[in-house]
Amino acid sequence: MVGDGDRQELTCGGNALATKRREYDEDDVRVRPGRSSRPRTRTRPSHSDAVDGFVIAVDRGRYTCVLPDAGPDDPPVTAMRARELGRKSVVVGDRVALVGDTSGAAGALARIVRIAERRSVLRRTADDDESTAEGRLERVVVANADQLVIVSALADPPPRTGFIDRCLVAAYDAGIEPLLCLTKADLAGPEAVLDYYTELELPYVLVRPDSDLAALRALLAGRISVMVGHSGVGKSTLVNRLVPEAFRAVGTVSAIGRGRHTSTSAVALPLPVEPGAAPGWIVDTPGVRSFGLAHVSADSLLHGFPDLVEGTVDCPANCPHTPDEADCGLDAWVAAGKADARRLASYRRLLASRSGEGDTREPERNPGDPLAGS
Ligand SMILES: Nc1nc2c(ncn2[C@@H]2O[C@H](COP(=O)(O)OP(=O)(O)OP(=O)(O)O)[C@@H](O)[C@H]2O)c(=O)[nH]1
Ligand SMILES: [Zn+2]
Repeated sequence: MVGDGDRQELTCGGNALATKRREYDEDDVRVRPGRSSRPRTRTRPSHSDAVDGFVIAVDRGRYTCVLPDAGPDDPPVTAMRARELGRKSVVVGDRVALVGDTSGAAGALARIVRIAERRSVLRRTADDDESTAEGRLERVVVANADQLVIVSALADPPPRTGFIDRCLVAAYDAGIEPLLCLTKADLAGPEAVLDYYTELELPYVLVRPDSDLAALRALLAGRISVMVGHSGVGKSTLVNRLVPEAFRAVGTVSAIGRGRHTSTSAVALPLPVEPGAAPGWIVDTPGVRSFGLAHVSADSLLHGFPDLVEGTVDCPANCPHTPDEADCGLDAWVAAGKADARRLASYRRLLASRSGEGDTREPERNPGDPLAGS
């Protein structure tokens, strides 16, 4: 209990403090060293001289950044994190403030002192990562991406809608737009894949060896696009066609060129700027085999399946939407022809994989995919 005496003392103390502060100001005017100068040295430098940078690669605590006006021939800036960043991670796509030596000269090292607020965050749970003690670690793959380009071949290897569905969930969860990029259209038609996604109005482009890529370039212009795809789908072929050699050097030399393919989860490559168009970036993800979704809730997972969302309105509260939940509304929704049974099966497969029942390293084929097996 605080008595009147105590309260008086408190008020008294407050007044004393206020008086002291006023004296402080006068001290400042008289520039008296000692006590009054101490708070100033504790004040963090505001880094008003900092320059903007865009993180294009991350490797062993070194961040490769480009400055806004840099041309393809300008060397990138290598930076480290400043201590004041604390535990905040810096990832490819981050817009940062740089101080120190931002010349890009050999051996020069700048410091990242601020990270701008992220427009979007693409995450994955690294549940396929045996190198971590935790086994499952949520990782930010890319910051500030606008678009997830899901690269899938129409044949050789056959399309895997399970993988595409997983990517769609990751995109919706990150709040970025998906774009389906169907390669090897010279080998097979897109009908089966497009039929599976009829309800989604999913934007897509078809790519053949002789395509001029104009439609794809238009969709990439002025945006940060992350490319994901299984091995062999033609992702490297596509990136090489979109990004000329000279533009590729920057990120590749700093990150991939050191022969550490698997440890590098992402690298941003600049797209050539068409006359009158805004610049854009492709983020290649050589080390990302799939998107572990353990960090995504069952409800968020459903947002990757907009054709199923309405089917859950009659579900009991906290319905897990699993096949053994007798009252789940999704079975009736599909039985009534409102959605494709393959979509529900795919959703439930992803639900199961989240709780560790699935193996993300297995090719994620859904029944109905070519060569899907039984
Ligand atoms: N028929 C056909 N073949 C293609 C096309 N695009 C790429 N390929 C071939 O498919 C094979 C795999 O292409 P890559 O670009 O290496 O595939 P990737 O997805 O980068 O695979 P990784 O390098 O293993 O990640 C190569 O032999 C390419 O020449 C295409 O549009 N049509
Ligand atoms: Zn349900």
